[in-house]
Amino acid sequence: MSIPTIIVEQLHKSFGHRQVLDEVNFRVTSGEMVALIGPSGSGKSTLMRHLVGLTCGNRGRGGRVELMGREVQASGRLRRASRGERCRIGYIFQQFNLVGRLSVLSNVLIGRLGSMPRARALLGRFTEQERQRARACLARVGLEEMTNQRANTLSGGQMQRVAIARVLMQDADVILADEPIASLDPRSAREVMEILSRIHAEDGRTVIVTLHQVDVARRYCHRAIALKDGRLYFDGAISELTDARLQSLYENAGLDELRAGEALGAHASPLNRQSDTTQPPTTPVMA
Ligand SMILES: Nc1ncnc2c1ncn2[C@@H]1O[C@H](COP(=O)(O)OP(=O)(O)OP(=O)(O)O)[C@@H](O)[C@H]1O
Repeated sequence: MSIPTIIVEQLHKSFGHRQVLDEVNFRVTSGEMVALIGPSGSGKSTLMRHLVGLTCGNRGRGGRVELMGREVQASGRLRRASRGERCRIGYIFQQFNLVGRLSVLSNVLIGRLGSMPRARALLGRFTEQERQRARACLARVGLEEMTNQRANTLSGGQMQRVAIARVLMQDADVILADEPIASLDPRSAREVMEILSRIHAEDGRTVIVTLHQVDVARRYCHRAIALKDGRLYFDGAISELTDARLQSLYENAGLDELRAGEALGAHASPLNRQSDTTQPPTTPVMA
């Protein structure tokens, strides 16, 4: 039986009078790669922030989020996570969140801070073994030649690859990538998606990635969760996401949002690549 890595139940969130998440329910199984899609303002980033406990759902609505067996929040109250628990979740931001004045290698080593002894972490003393591992993580994202370069001299695509190496260094079981390609040119975007897809396939890590480009979601993810006006509009195998459903999902959005992914160009589809850890759902849920 597949064990859910992420459980979201009855999640509601309002900012003032504006309801941003409305009764959101879904489960993600260990080793899935899921695209979180939906028009701008539909609540994708807000939902991602709830998964890691950066934002809390409304009180008194009974909403609940569980990650790898640990309750992150329930009924609008956050549960405090231990350092070890926090390390198991890696977050990738649209704007990379690197320390610009530090070297590429130091930025990757930061991924280790949460799981090393506190005294050593405070002093930033890394062992040779940890440095070697950081270099190996950089090699996986194709940046082994850039270890000593300052992070603020990198291109956007390279910065995002360093951010992925940092998550690898952290050894996170679950990777939440919030619009990781939104600021990148098509080539860099393709490289970043290829790397995320490879990490998912080779390591069996669970990946949730928010995307504006439906074509990219189709190419790299087996399952899509779509939000529309804060409600779960679709949850199912990406092959079930027909053009008619997409049109209805994006009915008030610009065509650009739908078509932007085409700019990434055609190449071998990871949708055809079978990962034995991936179990897309068979029955889509439609709102
Ligand atoms: N801290 C906040 N305070 C008030 N409103 C907020 C806050 N965070 C998000 N919102 C609002 O919640 C709605 C959903 O925002 P969110 O960023 O989750 O959408 P999104 O689907 O990720 O959009 P985009 O694709 O454009 O990033 C928006 O209307 C946004 O203005």
